[in-house]
This record gives sequence, C-alpha cells and structure tokens, in this order.
Amino acid sequence: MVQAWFMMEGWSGDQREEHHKQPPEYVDLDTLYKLSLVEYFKVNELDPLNDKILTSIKNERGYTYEDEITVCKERLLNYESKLKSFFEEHLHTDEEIRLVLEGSGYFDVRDINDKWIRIKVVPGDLLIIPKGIYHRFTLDTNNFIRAKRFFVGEPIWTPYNRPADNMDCRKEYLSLITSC
Ligand SMILES: CSCCC(=O)/C(O)=C/O
Ligand SMILES: [Fe+2]
Repeated sequence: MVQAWFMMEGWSGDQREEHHKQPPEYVDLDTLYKLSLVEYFKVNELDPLNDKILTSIKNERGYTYEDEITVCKERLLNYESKLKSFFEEHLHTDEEIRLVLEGSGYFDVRDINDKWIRIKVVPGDLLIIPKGIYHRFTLDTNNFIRAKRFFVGEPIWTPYNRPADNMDCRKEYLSLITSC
C-alpha cells in the first residue's frame, strides 16, 4: 500500500529523509485525492508493463507517448542540477504521469490548504499528478529510481516554478478542486 503523510512544517536537513510530523499523520488514498486530486493506481510490480490496469489507463486516457527516466548519479545527465530543479516547487501545464519500475523516491504535493503531503513511491506505483498543482520530487536515501513517463501527444516537461498563480492551468486546478 502506498504511503503518504503530511510533512513536518519547517523541517531542515536532508530532503531525502521522511520528515514526518510528530506524531506522524498519514493520508489515505481517498483523502489524498480529495485534498489534491492526485490519483494513484497499483500495478503489478513484477510485470508492470503487461499489467491490465496499466493497459486500460493508457487506453482510457489516450497516452500516446512513453519513455523511461532513471534518476541516479551514474545515469542522469546533469544529475545535480536536475535534482535541484525537480525539488523546486513547480507546476506543469499537463498531467505528470509516472510508473515506478525500480527504486524509490518521494513526490511532494501541496494540498488544498497549501500543506505538503509526501508520497513515497516504490515499484508498481502509478501516480497521476494533475496539471496546475504545485509539487516537487526528490530521491530518498537509496538514491535511485527508474520510472516510466506517459503523455498525451508530444511531451512537454517544462516546470513553472512557484509563483505561477496567474497561469490558466493553475486557475483551472483551483476551480476544479474547490468544486469537488
Ligand atoms: C521519477 S520522475 C523524476 C521527477 C520528474 O520527472 C518531475 O517532473 C518531477 O516533478
Ligand atoms: Fe514536475
């Protein structure tokens, strides 16, 4: 079961640690969706690419593009600067869809109350981060993740760092989440 929790406010130190509140406050999947519109699906981690859930999500949502990203020192070009930009609070004009194949990491998303929720992802976790939500990504202390990326049409990975409140996708996201 995927784990998600509210992060401690004002944490310091290594971004790759868990940074729980004291006591920890976990977030279940329904609450995660209500507070952020982030969607989660479990795919068979032993054979993720042939999983029926994945096939139906790809068909229903019309993902026409897919590739793989490996985040680790040895395999990612400009590793340090990429890690830094992944961890800048940002949004995208399209959904960010990731299926973890190997390794692990944390996606942090800002909820409707502007609180950080940290989502730990491991093999078989498929996360759909809606367009217009502020979020960031970090490796955990294992320093390795390999994930599949999906997209509808030509991929656009451009991050828009906060503040990006005047962007249409941000306004649409806020109107969607406040009407749920
Ligand atoms: C495990 S995917 C790397 C992070 C990423 O691609 C991204 O866009 C983070 O916001
Ligand atoms: Fe992103």
